[in-house]
Amino acid sequence: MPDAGPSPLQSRPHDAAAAPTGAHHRVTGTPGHSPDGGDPLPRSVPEGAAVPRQPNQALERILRGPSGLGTTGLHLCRTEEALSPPEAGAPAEGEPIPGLYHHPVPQPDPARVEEVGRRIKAWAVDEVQAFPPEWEDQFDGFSVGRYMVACHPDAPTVEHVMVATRLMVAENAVDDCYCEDHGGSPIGLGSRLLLAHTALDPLHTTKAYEPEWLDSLGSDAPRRAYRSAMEYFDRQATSSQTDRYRHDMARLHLGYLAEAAWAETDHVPEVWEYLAMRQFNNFRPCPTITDTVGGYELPADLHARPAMQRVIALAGNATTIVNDLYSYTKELNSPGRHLNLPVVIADLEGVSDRDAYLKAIEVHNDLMHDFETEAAALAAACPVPSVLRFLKGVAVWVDGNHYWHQTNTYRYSLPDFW
Ligand SMILES: CC(C)=CCC/C(C)=C(\C)COP(=O)(O)OP(=O)(O)O
Ligand SMILES: [Mg+2]
Repeated sequence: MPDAGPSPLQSRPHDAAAAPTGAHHRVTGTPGHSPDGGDPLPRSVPEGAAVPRQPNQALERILRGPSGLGTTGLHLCRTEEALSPPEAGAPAEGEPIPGLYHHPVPQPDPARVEEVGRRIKAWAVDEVQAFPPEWEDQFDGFSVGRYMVACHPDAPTVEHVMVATRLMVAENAVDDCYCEDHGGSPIGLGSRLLLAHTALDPLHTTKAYEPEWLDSLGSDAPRRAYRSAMEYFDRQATSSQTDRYRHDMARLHLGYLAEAAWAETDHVPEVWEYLAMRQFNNFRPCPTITDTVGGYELPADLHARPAMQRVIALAGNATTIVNDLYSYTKELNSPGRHLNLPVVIADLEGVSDRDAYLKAIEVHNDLMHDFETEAAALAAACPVPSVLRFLKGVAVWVDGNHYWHQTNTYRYSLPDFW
């Protein structure tokens, strides 16, 4: 398999481009490579922008990565601050939401983006038949290669990025085909999700019933995609990372079910209830595989610590409210009422659509600040290299997720509120 480009992140000779062989490649703890091996980009705060909080020392450490013998590979590019100027008028296409607290990311390596894009299309079409030909434009417009390369700049090989990319496509196939506007419906969703979940968390049953279950895993695109993506993930991950992922996916499915239950009766939850649902119907399963994709492991006992769980939840919530904000117009234009944070705030708090949207930006910004504060505190309290690298990986995922939403003008456009 030719590997594209001269980037230091490119695949090594052993990079497994082909389908898994059955051999288990476990993580080794080897640090990945930095995109540039250097310090974060210089600070750039546009004139007139709100002055950001000063990161404290521990946070700076997360942003820069740990120091000391053997840690140079843990450095990732992360700009420390940039807020778009709210007074600049309506943002142009592809610009960030004015006033949204975020960190710009360096352009993802184009050669790697292209190679991931090529491999993921081959997987989606040839291995799992993830979408019919008429959805090809939407698949391409999703730009999943750009998304995942931006979110995982420390992945040591293209194949490590592919582990995340297949899961991302599979997760979206389930959301689109079971829950949303590609044939989805709240009716019967519980049954569909549970059966699809067995592609991630296998059924252990008697010999008599097993063949029917195995057949079911090939019976629709979401299950084919889940099953295959999980097989690849399992080959790269340790047992506890696989278990972590299954748990996060169960959380996700629980969130889908609450959203569906409200949709069935056209119920608008309280704002805090909406936020609780969105903590589960959430990007969380994506940043929490950052160590597997980076080729190392955050040990299970460190992952399970309450402080780490809080950091992960805050990061997941911030990334998901980013989606609510960037997908606001798409969801307004979709059939039926699609709940997102601005819609719920407008409905429940009796404010204009614009004020509700601006309030949702504030909620997002508070979540981001809390995430960064808690991550800094945890880094200071537990300066173990795998913890520091994981916190940094989650932070970089948050930034890459924002970048993808901001720049995916095929999928998203901003409301006319400025
Ligand atoms: C990739 C992944 C784990 C997704 C799970 C939940 C999900 C689909 C989102 C957080 C995105 O939200 P939404 O369904 O509103 O997506 P779009 O706005 O349609 O892009
Ligand atoms: Mg959305």
